[in-house]
Amino acid sequence: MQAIIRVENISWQRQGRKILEDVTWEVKPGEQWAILGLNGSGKTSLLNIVTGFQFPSSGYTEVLGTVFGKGGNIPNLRQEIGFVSSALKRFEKPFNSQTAKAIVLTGKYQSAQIFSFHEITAEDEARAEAILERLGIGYLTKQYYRTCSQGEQRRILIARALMNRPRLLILDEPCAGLDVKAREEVLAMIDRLAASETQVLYVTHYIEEITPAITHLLLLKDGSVVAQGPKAEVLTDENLTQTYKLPVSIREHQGRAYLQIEQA
Ligand SMILES: Nc1ncnc2c1ncn2[C@@H]1O[C@H](COP(=O)(O)OP(=O)(O)OP(=O)(O)O)[C@@H](O)[C@H]1O
Repeated sequence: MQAIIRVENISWQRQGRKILEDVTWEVKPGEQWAILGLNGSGKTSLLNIVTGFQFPSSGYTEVLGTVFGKGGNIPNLRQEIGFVSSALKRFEKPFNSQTAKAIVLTGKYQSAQIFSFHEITAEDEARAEAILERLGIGYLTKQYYRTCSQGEQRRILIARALMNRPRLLILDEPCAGLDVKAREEVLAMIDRLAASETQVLYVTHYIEEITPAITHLLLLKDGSVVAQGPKAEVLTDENLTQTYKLPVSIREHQGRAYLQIEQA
């Protein structure tokens, strides 16, 4: 079976510093992964490699059947990946003056807006509306982005990332900066997507954001893998203490894990 992501022994160095060191990791179809690590642990660097924005100094990378550096077409691959990250902040200004539906439509071309040379069919319009409905934000269809709450804006960006029927949806800290209620609304949406047919890769600092539909975890520390595999095996006090460089223990409540800081 073709892997969704396969990286073997990848390392990435910058200015003599190892940012990623000997990372080997495989995501199989149907596995829902989260990557967890502190600031600077290498999460975004790994995503940049997986999406072809950065080439590793060494190692093998294969994503959705595209082998990097072997004539694999990376722009085509990117069309198959939905991406929500802080990089979308650069689109905030043009997004502000568009409705939720118009923003979802921009997902077709992964652009900031629809230009005259873009083709938008009646089917695309219906699809954009259907995605918003399916995600429970149909009420925002005609609402301007700037008037939406931050939680609603994040959910619109996730809807946009689904426009192209991606084979992989990457969510890089999609809850950053949200209050507790907005975060829970975004997480509930992601959990429903991950529990359905959508292949999700979720990146975060916080174990509290690992919802029941996430099945596998990759823990990173200083560019190296602390542990990886099925959630139940990886989510241990010892692994998290290493990952967070702090003595911690895990509490579980209704299928979610919560972090407790222990006295050193
Ligand atoms: N282009 C670059 N040149 C030099 N150093 C870099 C570059 N990109 C990232 N780094 C360094 O690599 C380390 C890992 O950064 P990265 O952004 O991957 O971490 P992260 O886990 O995503 O952090 P955060 O949670 O804060 O987003 C950091 O120390 C960062 O300074």
